[in-house]
Amino acid sequence: MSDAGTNGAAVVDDAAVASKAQQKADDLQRATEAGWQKPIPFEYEAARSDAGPDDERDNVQWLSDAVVYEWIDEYGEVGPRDEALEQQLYENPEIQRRGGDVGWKNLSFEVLVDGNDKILPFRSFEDAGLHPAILENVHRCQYDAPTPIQAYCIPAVLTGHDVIGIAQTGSGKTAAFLLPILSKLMGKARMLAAPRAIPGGPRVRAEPLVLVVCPTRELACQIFDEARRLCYRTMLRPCVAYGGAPTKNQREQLEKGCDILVATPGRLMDFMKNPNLLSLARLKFTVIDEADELLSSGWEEAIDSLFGAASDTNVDADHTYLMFSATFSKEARKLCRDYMEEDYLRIKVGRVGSTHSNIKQSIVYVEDSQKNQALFDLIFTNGPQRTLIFVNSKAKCDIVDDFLYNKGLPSTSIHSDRTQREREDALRSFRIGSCPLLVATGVTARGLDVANVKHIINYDLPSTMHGGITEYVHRIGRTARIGNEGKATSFYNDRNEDLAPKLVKLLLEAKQEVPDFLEMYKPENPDNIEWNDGTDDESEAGDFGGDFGGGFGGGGDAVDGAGVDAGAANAGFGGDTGFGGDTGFGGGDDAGGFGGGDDEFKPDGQDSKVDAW
Ligand SMILES: Nc1ncnc2c1ncn2[C@@H]1O[C@H](COP(=O)(O)OP(=O)(O)OP(=O)(O)O)[C@@H](O)[C@H]1O
Repeated sequence: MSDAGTNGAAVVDDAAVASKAQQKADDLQRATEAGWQKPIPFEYEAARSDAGPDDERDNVQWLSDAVVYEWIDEYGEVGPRDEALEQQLYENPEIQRRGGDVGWKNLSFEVLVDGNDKILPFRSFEDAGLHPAILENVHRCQYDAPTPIQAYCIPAVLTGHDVIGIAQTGSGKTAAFLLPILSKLMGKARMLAAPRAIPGGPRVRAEPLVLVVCPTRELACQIFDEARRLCYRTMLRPCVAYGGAPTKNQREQLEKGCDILVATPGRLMDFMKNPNLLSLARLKFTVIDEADELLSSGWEEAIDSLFGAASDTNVDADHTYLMFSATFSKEARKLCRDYMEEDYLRIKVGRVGSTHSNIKQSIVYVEDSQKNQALFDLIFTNGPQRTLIFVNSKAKCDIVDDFLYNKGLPSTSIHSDRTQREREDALRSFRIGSCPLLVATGVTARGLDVANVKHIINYDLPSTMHGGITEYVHRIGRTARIGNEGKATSFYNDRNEDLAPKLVKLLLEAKQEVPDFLEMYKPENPDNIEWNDGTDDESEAGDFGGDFGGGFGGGGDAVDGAGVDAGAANAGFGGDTGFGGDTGFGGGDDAGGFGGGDDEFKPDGQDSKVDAW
């Protein structure tokens, strides 16, 4: 190559670099003028080098190190206030799980309770029979009124029932199980719990009374945060164990004593292998959150061994099992049958009418090659707001994050190939708003509860091979939580045809607009949609059936007044959908189960009722 040629190329290169730099500066200015804060470069190297070898103590603050109320024996039943901790637990935007006036009371819900015993729901936390210290913590969280799942689940657990709780995303299921459990343990914990470590004294073995298992690390931390808030000023000490973070930090927490252990299955199994560290022999309550996901994603064996003969888990009759999800699959049903007492209660909350429209769903046609531009335009049209963008692969997650970042927008991203430090940092930036745009894969985002997520964008719609409509429901459920409003926009093209029929049904059911390009998928009679909910085809149960049953309730009208008896079940849930008197949960045999159709086993005297909320 001649000198002239080399110089010519250099000139062209320089010009290209200059033009790129100018474009970047223009983009940044445009974003700033539109009100977005400056993007913050993420220190990936620093984040990586922070994480030391797995079994060494890491001085970086991990979510598992979050401070809990430190109890000493002299305190009696309720400890003194700690104002600094109160600030952290109830005012810190990183926790931000704030209730407030969520407007549940103005919404109509169908609630179905299935089981041998009647449950009287309560309408205010003051009437729930909660221990005063726990009630005070409810007030500190600013939970003014119970959500429907809480109204039914709390009395059910307080009266000693095993419970399967099914309620839509963002409906307060965590507090629905934590509140009655903690309340029941108050006063008894001293007698039931293992001896505590004395500050500076020898370490103890963790012997929790409560175990909460959930599928993702982020969810485990969220539940742990809720437990920290609800255990404030009590002797009940929560801990969390999850993969990706150094075991040493988590072990040290356990060795201080643990009453409530929130864990992901992998790390839990690791810790269970060390009987000097952890014993489940004192367990009184086991909660499986997001039960269907946990069981459909290869953890069945782990769960089996957790409760099987190999473990020292307390299997006496005084052990209460609670299972929760917004969706329920065949595998989850099997687990229920294996572990639950015969008199378990199944509590299912469906949503009617206006609740659906809390999420404004739009589907727009965008070819793959146009998606970046469409995303950029959409983000600008909507202006600065907390937005969660879903893609279908980890590589795409990085690419879209880079694209937004290079366009001067404050974005970050999360997926399962990131280190746990990176995941925690990304989520923290999203929560506190320094990076209000989060690009995520579906897996990492299940159960995420971040306040004020205004917009969900499905850059990629989930394929039917990977979660399908179930995943769609969970994704859009990250907005409009606990009675708030939100928006979901999905990019659709011919590659998503497999999802189209169910998507259209869902849109119709939720009274959302069906775009012209999806008209052909409309069912013949849109006013009387038939939901193939797995009633007669169990293979479907984890997909749309689970969703519809869990997320959106049946197709009937709301029933006014409480305590409608078994025969009325169809009024709310429809014989073919969800949990009507003719369908529903199978108590005993393999053919039964949720949506068990004709094979349903229904014990004599079973009482089903559908209440309007
Ligand atoms: N009674 C209440 N009043 C107001 N806010 C509440 C109440 N109960 C819970 N919340 C808040 O509602 C939010 C959603 O609760 P939670 O995460 O438990 O929902 P979820 O049903 O488990 O959702 P998902 O199925 O998506 O995991 C949390 O921020 C929580 O603090």
